[in-house]
Amino acid sequence: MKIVLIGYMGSGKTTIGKKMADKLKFDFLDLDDYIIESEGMAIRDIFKEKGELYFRKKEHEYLDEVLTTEQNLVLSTGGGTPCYGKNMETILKNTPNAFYLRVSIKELAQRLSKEKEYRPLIKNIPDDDLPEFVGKHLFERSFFYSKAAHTIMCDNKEPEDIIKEIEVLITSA
Ligand SMILES: Nc1ncnc2c1ncn2[C@@H]1O[C@H](COP(=O)(O)OP(=O)(O)OP(=O)(O)O)[C@@H](O)[C@H]1O
Ligand SMILES: O=C(O)C1=C[C@@H](O)[C@@H](O)[C@H](O)C1
Ligand SMILES: [Mg+2]
Repeated sequence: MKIVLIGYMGSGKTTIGKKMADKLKFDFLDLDDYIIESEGMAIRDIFKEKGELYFRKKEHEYLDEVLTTEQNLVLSTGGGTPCYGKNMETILKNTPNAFYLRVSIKELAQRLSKEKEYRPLIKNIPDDDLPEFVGKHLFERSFFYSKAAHTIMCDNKEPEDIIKEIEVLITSA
C-alpha cells in the first residue's frame, strides 16, 4: 500500500510523512531526499548546475520508480511533483491514498521565511515579497494539488492531529 503526501513547499509533507510512517510501521521515502541521494547532489546544486528541466525529468523518473515497488510506503513528494507532466495521473493511478496537505498562504510564508536556503525557487525572494509569491504560485498549483483523493486542512494543527485525520481516511482498496 502507498500513502502519498502532496502540497506546497513547507506544507509539512516531510515532517508528517516521517512520523506517519513510524506510527504505521511503513517504510518512508522523501522524493527530494531520494533524488539527492541518487544524483549525489543537493537540489539547489542540481537546479544551479543542470537546470530545473533536468530536475523535473529526474523527479518524474524517480516517482515512477518508487511507486511501482511492492512495499508499504509513505511517500512525501516534492512541492512541485504533482504539477509537472503526468505525475499527478501517475500518483492517482497507483494509490487511492493521495493526500493534499493544504496550508494557508500566511502560514506557508511564515514557515518558509525561516527555511529558504535549500529551496531554490524561493531562495532569492525577500521575506516581504514571500506572501505575494506564494499566493500566486499556490494559485497556479492548486489545480493539481486538488486532484488528490483527500484535502487535509493543516493550519494550526499539530502533525499528530493531521496524522490522525489521515489515518481514518486511508483505504486499502
Ligand atoms: N503541522 C505543522 N505545524 C507547524 N509547523 C509545521 C507543521 N508541519 C510542518 N511544520 C514545519 O514547517 C516546516 C516545513 O515542513 P516540511 O519540511 O515538512 O515541509 P515540506 O512540505 O516537506 O516542504 P518541501 O516541499 O519544501 O520539501 C518545518 O520547519 C516543519 O517543522
Ligand atoms: O515546489 C517546488 O517546485 C520544489 C519543492 C521542493 O520540495 C523541491 O522538490 C524543489 O526545491 C522544488
Ligand atoms: Mg519535504
